[in-house]
Amino acid sequence: MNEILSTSGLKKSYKNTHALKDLNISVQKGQIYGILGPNGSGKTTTLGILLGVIKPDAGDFNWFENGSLDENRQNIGALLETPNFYPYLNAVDNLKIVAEIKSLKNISVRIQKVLERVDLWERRKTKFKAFSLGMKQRLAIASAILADPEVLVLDEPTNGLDPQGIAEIRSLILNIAKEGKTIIIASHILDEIEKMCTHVAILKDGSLITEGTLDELMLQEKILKINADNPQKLLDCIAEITDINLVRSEDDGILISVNEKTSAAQVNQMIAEKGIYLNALAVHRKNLESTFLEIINQ
Ligand SMILES: Nc1ncnc2c1ncn2[C@@H]1O[C@H](COP(=O)(O)OP(=O)(O)OP(=O)(O)O)[C@@H](O)[C@H]1O
Repeated sequence: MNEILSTSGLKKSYKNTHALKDLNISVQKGQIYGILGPNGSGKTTTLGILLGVIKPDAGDFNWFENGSLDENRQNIGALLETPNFYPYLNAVDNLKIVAEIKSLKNISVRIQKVLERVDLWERRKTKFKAFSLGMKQRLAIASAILADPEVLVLDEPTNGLDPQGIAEIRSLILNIAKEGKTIIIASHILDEIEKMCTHVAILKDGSLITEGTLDELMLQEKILKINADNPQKLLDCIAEITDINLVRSEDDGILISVNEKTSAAQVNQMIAEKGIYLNALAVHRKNLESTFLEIINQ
């Protein structure tokens, strides 16, 4: 079994808002699948539907190639929002309640294992209310993996955390993925998705704009930074060359995009043929942010 999740034509509206319009995605085993989109693009609605909390108006979804959610529930760990643990209970006692709700066996062994996993075993006797936000989030992940699910679904897992907390959650997620688990993670933080995910779906206004591996999304074109003694003349010249697109002007040069197969030497030649000689030309690594901004501005 390789397909962990597929959706087909998922739709959801709230009065006049089309939160989700015809969503089709597919997640394979072992992927860290990022659902990326600006605020209001439909990420939480998508996860809510996949976890059975929100009912879609139309469409279907299929977990583990065997259908409806209920029979698969134990195999999906979820973190949808900052969880409500009991403030006056410690980490172990909070997880005992979760284990009982989920009718799990070998509770003590499981709890020790997950608390060690999220680096909270030393703090197991600390009351939840005394935890930092990062520790609370780690306890939530411990709770989500308590039943040892095949898939972990996370909605904005680093929201509100400081840089150290973000780094801890990121390395925890990457380590869980290394154990062969599949992770689906919604975020509006590009850097987050870029550092963690193997695959990305970009949503805008409830529609899937693009889906693919990080490399596929980032390497469709190459970004170069160029300059000349007269930047204005260079800008005019670029406007005349159809194979070169202007990305933006910066203080120290002009960012252009060209087809991935176009070499820097070819770019130099195209511009020289117009009588302009470059005094700088460097490949500017494209990151997900530039891809994302280009895609959502289309
Ligand atoms: N219960 C609701 N009632 C009315 N409108 C809603 C409701 N839930 C979501 N929406 C609207 O549906 C759209 C998609 O919302 P959703 O929360 O899924 O987006 P999101 O990408 O998760 O955004 P964010 O990053 O802000 O959480 C938004 O326009 C939102 O205002």
